[in-house]
Amino acid sequence: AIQHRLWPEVDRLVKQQVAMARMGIGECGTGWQLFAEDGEMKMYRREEEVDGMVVDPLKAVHVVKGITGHEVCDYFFNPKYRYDWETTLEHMTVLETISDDTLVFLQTHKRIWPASQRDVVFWSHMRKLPNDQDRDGPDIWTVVNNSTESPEHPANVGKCVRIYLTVCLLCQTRVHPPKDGAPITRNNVSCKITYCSVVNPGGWAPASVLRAVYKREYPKFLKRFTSYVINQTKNKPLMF
Ligand SMILES: CCCCCc1ccc(-c2ccc(S(=O)(=O)CCO)cc2)cc1[C@H]1C[C@H]1c1ccccn1
Repeated sequence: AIQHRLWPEVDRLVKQQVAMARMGIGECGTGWQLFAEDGEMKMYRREEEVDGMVVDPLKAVHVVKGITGHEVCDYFFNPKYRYDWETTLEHMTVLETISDDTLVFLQTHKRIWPASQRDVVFWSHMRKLPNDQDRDGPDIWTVVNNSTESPEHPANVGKCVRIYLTVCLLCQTRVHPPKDGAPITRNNVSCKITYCSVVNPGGWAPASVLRAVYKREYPKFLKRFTSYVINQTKNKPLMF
């Protein structure tokens, strides 16, 4: 396949982020605090500051019945669905279509008082990975989003403060075949979703405000996104 200008960075980040996402919380180093739990969803964060700014890494693990990893990643990656599930989004543009699995986005997010409004430019890459733990198991799917520069959209020129992020959505499908050899239905599949993110808020914002925003927005985001995928897929054939 022809390589594009971002390919070396994309390939390096994907390998690094997938390796980290596959590690259990115990292996990810110390300091992870469970800060939200709802049924199968568990959200952890580590309190970290860079230049006095809160950049708390977040790691969420969720198991959702009735959907596959390919479906979850497709609804997360594809721009045509984003306004349906990303509630904090004010505007989204695809700046560049690098390939069918690599896009560059510009997003402005709704202002969260008292902080100023934020925008972000990032490349987004979706990839299927072989399931090296369970050779004949379903493939693993991932989407990695990573901030990048855009000469046409320099940071902090307009009203928005530019944020910087690295996000990894890793999805492992599980099939529980029915006893009687019947065909696989949505009742026989589940998806283990691991969502990792590090968001640097760019300009300064009070640590208390940021941590309150993250505590509120991340659980809401993951629950709303997964419910959206369940609703969009329930009457559609399974996509592995
Ligand atoms: C003073 C607040 C400064 C930060 C505001 C802000 C901006 C972007 C983002 C963000 C941008 C992209 C992604 S994604 O996973 O790549 C999906 C594509 O949209 C995810 C989250 C987050 C937040 C923080 C609200 C917090 C928040 C947390 C989950 C959802 C929405 N908002």
